[in-house]
Amino acid sequence: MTHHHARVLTPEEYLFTEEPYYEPLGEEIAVFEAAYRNGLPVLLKGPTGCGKTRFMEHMAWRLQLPLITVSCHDDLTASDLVGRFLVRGGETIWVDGPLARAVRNGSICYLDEVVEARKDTTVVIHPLADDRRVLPMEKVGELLEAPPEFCLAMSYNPGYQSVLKDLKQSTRQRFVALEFDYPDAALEQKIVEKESGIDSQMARQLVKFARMTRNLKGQGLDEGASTRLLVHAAKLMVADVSPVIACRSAIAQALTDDSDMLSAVNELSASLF
Ligand SMILES: Nc1ncnc2c1ncn2[C@@H]1O[C@H](COP(=O)(O)OP(=O)(O)OP(=O)(O)O)[C@@H](O)[C@H]1O
Repeated sequence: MTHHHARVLTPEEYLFTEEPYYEPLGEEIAVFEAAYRNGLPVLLKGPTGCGKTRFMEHMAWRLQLPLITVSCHDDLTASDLVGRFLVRGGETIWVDGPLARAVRNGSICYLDEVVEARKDTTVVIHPLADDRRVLPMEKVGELLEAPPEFCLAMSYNPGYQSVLKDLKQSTRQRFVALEFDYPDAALEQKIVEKESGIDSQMARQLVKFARMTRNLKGQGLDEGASTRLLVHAAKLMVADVSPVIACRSAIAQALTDDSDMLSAVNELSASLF
């Protein structure tokens, strides 16, 4: 196994003691550090499975800050982030949400897929995401001031945007934006090898396959195979699953339910393996 770091469990806080493996795509590490030193929040833009979460884990390790990840969904309310009163043993107590905890402790709060969250959640982010750096906790009548260590980051997949689910200008214009995409072929091959332990020949073929599926984007596929899916297929292959079956299970079936698209994608992998 090449996994030498723990995965962040929502919304648990995690301090990385070992370096999470991350291959930079460009200047994102330096830009993130500069934004962090200036108290500026960061927006990670890019398709699914291209390394955004891994980048955050790596930055948390670099800055030696605990990371709190919140996977946003359409039921996520402001209270889920800020906190709420709970009754425990007949007593009413206040329990901080993950965002309040991150602000109090000076951690990184990473809001994954933030467009999925309800509109009222973005309202609580705004005062934290500009130079006030405060979290209004209306229910307890408290205004939490963020210490310099606190860092706000969120991710966003521009490919899925629609009129209903798009970041408001007033939100996005508060963030330093970093663009992520699938790495070039040589780098992606290296990542697949490191993450799975597969040999370079097979890794090269997998990357070729991924790039073929990415060309089908918009022609029946919503999205091509991500780096994540290549790593999955490679892990199956290392565990002695045949390449064609590995590609079918880890990649083709993960991409689509459409039977015509499935046979097209399976034909591509059969031509390579
Ligand atoms: N630059 C990279 N360095 C190291 N590993 C990477 C890199 N990019 C992708 N990976 C691999 O791809 C997997 C998926 O990446 P990650 O979980 O960071 O995706 P993501 O962009 O956060 O996706 P989502 O938006 O769906 O959450 C990682 O677990 C890792 O194995």
